[in-house]
Amino acid sequence: MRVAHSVAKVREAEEALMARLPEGALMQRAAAGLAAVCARLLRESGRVRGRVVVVLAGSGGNGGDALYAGARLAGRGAEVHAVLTAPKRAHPGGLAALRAAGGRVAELGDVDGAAAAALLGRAELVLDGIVGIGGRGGLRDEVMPLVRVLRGVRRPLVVAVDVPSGVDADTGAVVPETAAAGPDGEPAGLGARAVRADVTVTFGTGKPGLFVDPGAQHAGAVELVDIGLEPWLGAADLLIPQHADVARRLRGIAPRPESDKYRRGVVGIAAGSARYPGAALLSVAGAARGGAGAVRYAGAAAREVVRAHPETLVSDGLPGGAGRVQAWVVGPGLSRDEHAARIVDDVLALEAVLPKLFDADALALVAERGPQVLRGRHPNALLTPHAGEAARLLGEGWSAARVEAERIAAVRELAGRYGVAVLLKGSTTLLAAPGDGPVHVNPTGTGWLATAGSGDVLAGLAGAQLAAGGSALGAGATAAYLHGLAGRRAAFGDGAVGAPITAGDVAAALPEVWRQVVSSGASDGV
Ligand SMILES: NC(=O)C1=CN([C@@H]2O[C@H](COP(=O)(O)OP(=O)(O)OC[C@H]3O[C@@H](n4cnc5c(N)ncnc54)[C@H](OP(=O)(O)O)[C@@H]3O)[C@@H](O)[C@H]2O)[C@@H](O)CC1
Ligand SMILES: [K+]
Repeated sequence: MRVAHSVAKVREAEEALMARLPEGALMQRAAAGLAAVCARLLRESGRVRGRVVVVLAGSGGNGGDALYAGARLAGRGAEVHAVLTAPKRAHPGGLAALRAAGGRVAELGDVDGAAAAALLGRAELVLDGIVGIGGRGGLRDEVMPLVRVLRGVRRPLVVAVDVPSGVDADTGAVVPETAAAGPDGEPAGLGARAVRADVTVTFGTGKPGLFVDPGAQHAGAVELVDIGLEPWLGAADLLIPQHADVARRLRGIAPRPESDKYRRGVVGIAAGSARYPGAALLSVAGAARGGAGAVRYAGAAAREVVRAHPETLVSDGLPGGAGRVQAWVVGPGLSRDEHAARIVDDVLALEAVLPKLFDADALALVAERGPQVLRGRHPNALLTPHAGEAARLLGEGWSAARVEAERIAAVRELAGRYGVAVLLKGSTTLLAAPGDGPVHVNPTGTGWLATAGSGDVLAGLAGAQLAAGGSALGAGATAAYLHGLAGRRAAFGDGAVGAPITAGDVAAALPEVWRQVVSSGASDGV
C-alpha cells in the first residue's frame, strides 16, 4: 500500500523531526535521496560525468533541495546549471554548495526565450525545484515563460522535487493557462500553470496531489525518499493499493473445497431495459467474472441475458421476488421511467444490511429521493457515480466540472452526506467511506477504459465483490483495481501501444488479470 498525507500533516511531522536533528539535516537527507535518484536515472543512459543538468530553483526549501542535489551531481562530474527564479531569495546554503561544487548560476532575468531554449535544449535532466508544498495557486507569471520553453524543447527528463511546481499538493488541482497559445504553439486550454514531470521524487510520504488527476498526470512516476518522517506522521489521508493488497483480498475470497455457489455469494443484477438490453449483458458479464458463485438477473432483458450467459439465473420480475442474493446491483441501462423507479424502490425496501450497489440511472433516482433514503438505513451500500452523476447527487453548488476539479473533496462529501461508501469514477477513480478515514485511489486505470459500457462491467464486478463479502469500500476498491488492469490488458496486451477496446473485451480480460494479481501478490505491482 502506498500512502499520502496532507501538507498540514507533513509540516507537523517535519517540525517534530527537525526539533530532534541538527539544523539543515532534513534538507540534506532530502537532497541526498534526490541526487541518488537523478544519478540512477542518468546512469540508465550512460554515466553521470559530463551530463548536462539544469536546476530550476525557487525561493523556498524546494529550491534548496534542488540546489543541494545539483551540488551533489556536480560533485560527481555533471555539468550543472542553475536558474534562480527568485534570485534575491534563493536558498543561501544550497546556492553556496552548488557554486563550490563548480555549478554555474544564472538568474531568471538573464535567461530570456532564446537563452532558455538553448540551455534547456542541451539539458539531459531538469530538476524542477521552483516550488513545493509551500506553493499556492498555479505558477506565477514570471516563471511561466521558462516553463513553456521547457514544455517545447525536445524532452529532457524532468524530475520534480517533492511536487511538480504548480500542482496543488493536497488536491492535485492545477490552474489552466488562460493565454491563447504559448510561444511553443501549444493550443490554448491544453497547458496548465504547472510543470509536467517524468518522475517526481517526494520526501517522507506521498502527497495526495501526486496521485489524483490532473496532478497525477503532471507527476509521472512517483519515487519516495525516506527522510525519517514516518514515526511523526499521523493517519494517512490517501491510500493507493498495489498488487499485494488486492491479492490478499482475492486469496481470502478464493473458493475452498467445501465452497458451493451460495457460500461464495450470489450477486443480483437489476439492470437493462427494453431500450437498453446491452447494459444488462455487460453488467452480468462483469459480475460473472467478478468472484461470486452465481449471478441472478431480474429485469426486462432476461431473455437476452440467458442467451448470452446461460449460467445466469433469470427472472423478469422485481428484484425482491428474484430469490436469495448476497448483494444487488441496480441501475445500468435501467432508464428513468416509472418501472425503473419501482425497481429502485424495491431494492431500497430490501433488508437494510444487504449490500446494494447503485449505478447510472439508479443514481439519478436516488438523487431525486435524497440522502435520507440511504443514510442510516443501508450501511453496506455503494454508489458508483461519474462526475456528472456525483454533481447531481451533491446538488446545489456542484457541477461535473467542480467535481472533476475537487475530486477528493467531492467523494468525501458524497460519502458523508449519503452515509455510504462511494466510488467516484473518472480519470482517477477515488473511493471513500463515511467518516474521517483515508480516501482510496485506484492506480490502475487507462484512458482506453473511457468506452461505452465499461461502467456497466465495473458495476457487475463490484457487485460480485460485494456479494463475496467484506466492506463496501474494500469490494469497490478491488473491483476498480481489477477493472483498470483488465482495461490495460485489453488495450495494450503485452506491448506498450494501446488500441481501442470494447467493454466486452474488459470483461473478457478479468480472469487473466485476476491470476496476474494473485500470483504476483508479493511484489509491488503498479
Ligand atoms: N520543511 C522541511 O523540513 C523540509 C522541506 N523540504 C522541502 O521544502 C519544501 C517546502 O519548502 P517551503 O516551505 O520553503 O516552501 P516551497 O515549496 O519551497 O515554496 C515556497 C516559496 O515558493 C513561493 N511560491 C508560492 N507559491 C508560488 C507559485 N504559485 N509560483 C511561484 N512561487 C511560489 C513562495 O513565495 P512567496 O509567497 O513567499 O512570495 C515561497 O518563497 C518541500 O516541498 C520540500 O521540497 C525538504 O527539504 C525536507 C525538509
Ligand atoms: K517542485
